[in-house]
Amino acid sequence: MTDPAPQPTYDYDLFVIGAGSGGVRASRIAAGYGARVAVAEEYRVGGTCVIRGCVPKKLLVYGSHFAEELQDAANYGWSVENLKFDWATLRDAVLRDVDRLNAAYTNTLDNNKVEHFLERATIAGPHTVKLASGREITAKVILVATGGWPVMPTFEGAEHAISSNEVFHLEALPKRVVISGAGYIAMEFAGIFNALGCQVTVVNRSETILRGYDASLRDRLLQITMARGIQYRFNCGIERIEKQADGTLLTHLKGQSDPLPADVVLVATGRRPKTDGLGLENAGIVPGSHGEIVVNDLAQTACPSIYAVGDVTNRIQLTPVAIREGHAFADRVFGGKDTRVAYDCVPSAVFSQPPIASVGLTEAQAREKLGNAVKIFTSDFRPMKNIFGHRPERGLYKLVVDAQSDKVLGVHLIGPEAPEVLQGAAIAVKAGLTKADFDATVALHPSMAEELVLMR
Ligand SMILES: Cc1cc2nc3c(=O)[nH]c(=O)nc-3n(C[C@H](O)[C@H](O)[C@H](O)COP(=O)(O)OP(=O)(O)OC[C@H]3O[C@@H](n4cnc5c(N)ncnc54)[C@H](O)[C@@H]3O)c2cc1C
Ligand SMILES: NC(=O)c1ccc[n+]([C@@H]2O[C@H](COP(=O)([O-])OP(=O)(O)OC[C@H]3O[C@@H](n4cnc5c(N)ncnc54)[C@H](O)[C@@H]3O)[C@@H](O)[C@H]2O)c1
Repeated sequence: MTDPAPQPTYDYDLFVIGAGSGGVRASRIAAGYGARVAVAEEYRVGGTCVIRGCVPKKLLVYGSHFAEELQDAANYGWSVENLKFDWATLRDAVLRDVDRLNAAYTNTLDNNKVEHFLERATIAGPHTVKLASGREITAKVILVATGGWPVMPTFEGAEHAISSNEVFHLEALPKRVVISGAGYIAMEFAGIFNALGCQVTVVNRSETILRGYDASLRDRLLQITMARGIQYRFNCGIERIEKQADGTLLTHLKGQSDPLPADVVLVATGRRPKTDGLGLENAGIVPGSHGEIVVNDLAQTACPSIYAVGDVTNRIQLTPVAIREGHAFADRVFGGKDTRVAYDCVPSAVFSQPPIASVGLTEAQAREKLGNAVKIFTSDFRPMKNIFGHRPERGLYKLVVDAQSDKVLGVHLIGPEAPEVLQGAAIAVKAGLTKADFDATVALHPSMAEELVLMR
């Protein structure tokens, strides 16, 4: 009898590159199953969402929203005098909260006995990572969860523009902001700066804002934000940015003779998977055309010992998706469970002012799929809050229903607190409930959410 071949020994069972939403979740769940886990993070534990994404952004949305609340306060009998806004106070409070969360995420790793290296890591081979310090570490499995990075333009003077990475650290509140792009980040920061009293111009290459959302909601947002004073330059792009002697910027637009003066130019034209210089070639992994890591249903790359989750795979760039992918990976590879991520019915929201929230098929998508067998129900209403606040702005709720099965295929909302209203409705769509189920539900009055069950 011959001795069995010796099993290779590795420093860790799992080495995760990137301690963001997906990486932290995968690390702690795998460690919970008894795996020996280490993670490398080149910037700050917590990743984009916590450090320079969802969380600080939402706090700025809250902070800027006080402008509207304080304006309305007089109608409710409050006299609020000597109103002042101080950007530095809000900015620093937000950054302190980011520090708190950074510490909380680091504690989570410690409490789960996940070793962390605060340095950049690259792939040196199918089972080997190399830290910036030069140390090489081996692992049975490597998980790439390096997220994405803002795409920055290359026109003359582009170095004077900032991305969402820098926007949380501005020295002072700009008087005039030019925003390039009309996607999530552009529309959220247009809302924040507009509410804080800045003059905002959105420059977009097409006439479409928030591509992918239901057209009626996009139109409503455009209408409301224009009435609130946000200006749009459509079908054009930035040609160059010229820095003036006084430090301000002149934004020259392609084909337009009137450059836009600005104190800040924010570029928000999408994010690219962060794979540059990652050493994928050392494991035989060829990135996709957008730099993404291509994975199969099990999050496995072309190299069987290397997996990838989250934004680096360029599927749905949302925190809850990255978290689910990280969790499912750990369940499958270290927990013996065949957990899968369902990509249908992923709810999403744009924290514009007013916000948009959506789940399932838009009207256009449903018509493309089902032709005429689609029923649309809408409620175009003026929220009580807006009537009392003398605001003409109207909310719009839309249900997209399969005319044959009566199933609600999509729910699309714009109006105050729309994201809070949507999450519950997303459960109904995911569960395959019908319009009759919505109708059979008694309204909760008075609320905006009751419109969901009152559309006939
Ligand atoms: C301004 C903004 C607002 C957003 N708002 C929302 C929102 O409201 N809701 C929502 O769901 N999503 C939002 N997102 C998207 C969300 O932040 C991402 O989808 C999510 O963070 C992706 O998680 P991830 O784990 O894939 O990557 P990340 O969270 O980006 O984590 C990747 C980590 O890897 C690190 N890293 C990269 N390369 C290396 C390397 N070679 N070595 C070591 N470490 C490395 C990075 O520093 C980072 O910490 C927002 C994004 C932005 C930019
Ligand atoms: N509330 C949220 O959930 C939230 C908030 C912010 C960001 N995010 C995530 O982060 C991702 C990145 O956000 P984003 O706003 O940067 O991207 P986006 O994809 O939402 O929008 C990109 C915008 O830039 C424009 N654009 C793209 N390429 C261009 C080019 N070469 N020149 C000029 N314009 C161009 C597009 O037309 C679009 O208007 C989003 O896709 C989203 O998944 C989510």
